[in-house]
Amino acid sequence: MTSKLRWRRVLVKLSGEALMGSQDFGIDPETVDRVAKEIAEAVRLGAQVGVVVGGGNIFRGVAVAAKGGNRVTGDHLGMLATVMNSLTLADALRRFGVQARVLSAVPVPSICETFTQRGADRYMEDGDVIVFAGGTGNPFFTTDSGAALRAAEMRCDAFLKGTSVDGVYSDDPKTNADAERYETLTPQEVLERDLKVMDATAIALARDNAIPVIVFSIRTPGALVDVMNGEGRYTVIEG
Ligand SMILES: Nc1ncnc2c1ncn2[C@@H]1O[C@H](COP(=O)(O)OP(=O)(O)O)[C@@H](O)[C@H]1O
Ligand SMILES: O=c1ccn([C@@H]2O[C@H](COP(=O)(O)OP(=O)(O)O)[C@@H](O)[C@H]2O)c(=O)[nH]1
Repeated sequence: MTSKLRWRRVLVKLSGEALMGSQDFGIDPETVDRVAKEIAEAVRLGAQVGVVVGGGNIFRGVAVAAKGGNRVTGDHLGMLATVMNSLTLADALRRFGVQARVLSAVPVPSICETFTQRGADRYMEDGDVIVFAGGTGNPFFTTDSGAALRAAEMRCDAFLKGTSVDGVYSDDPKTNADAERYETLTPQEVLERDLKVMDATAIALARDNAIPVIVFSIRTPGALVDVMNGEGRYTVIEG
């Protein structure tokens, strides 16, 4: 059953914080299960799904640099954090009957496969869910940029950014209660207005490859499947 789906092949980006649930750090198993169940439902509806998970619930390179530490080492740790989150999510997906594979941009061959575009494409055609770990594999990048890169490489129809807010606002809604929410924006508007929901590299990559970015709250139960069906609450960045 694929008729209702708005997009067939999608890249779902989950911030590391999305896996924390109500905790201050790390991984909340109940939250991971809920998210995995929603991804499994999207697969049952006929979607081909790639997932990129962040690592901010465990480690961020900039936090190391801010304390005078080595940024590159900090980013290496951040990328390893994304591997931990990816392994956890893939296990949960398997529990919900999905064939999930972790492909890492940072080679850790005794733990998971290393990413290659051709290998990932084959798996996705088979209907497997790919969890892309390790971001871009390079320091000074983010997992949002890694997600935009994978979305382009995998020729995804949309980049679904599941975060803790329900769209893009005129300012950070967590710190400005008067911020106004947008239904649609162009990538140029996001860049010109310096809207900080995603980094500029990620927005520019999605724009240059004509991939729409959908920002929605992964904290809202059922939101992912709603978005896949073109329903629910989200901001579309395209044009
Ligand atoms: N203009 C904006 N619209 C929406 N969210 C924004 C905006 N500016 C900043 N943000 C913040 O960006 C965050 C989303 O980024 P994300 O990468 O998912 O989270 P994090 O980096 O905290 O893991 C939201 O939690 C929100 O607080
Ligand atoms: O291509 C990448 C992706 C991630 N990171 C590191 O991994 C951390 C976690 O990723 P991110 O902050 O994007 O996670 P999220 O905010 O989505 O949880 C970052 O802070 C960086 O230190 C990196 O160095 N290169």
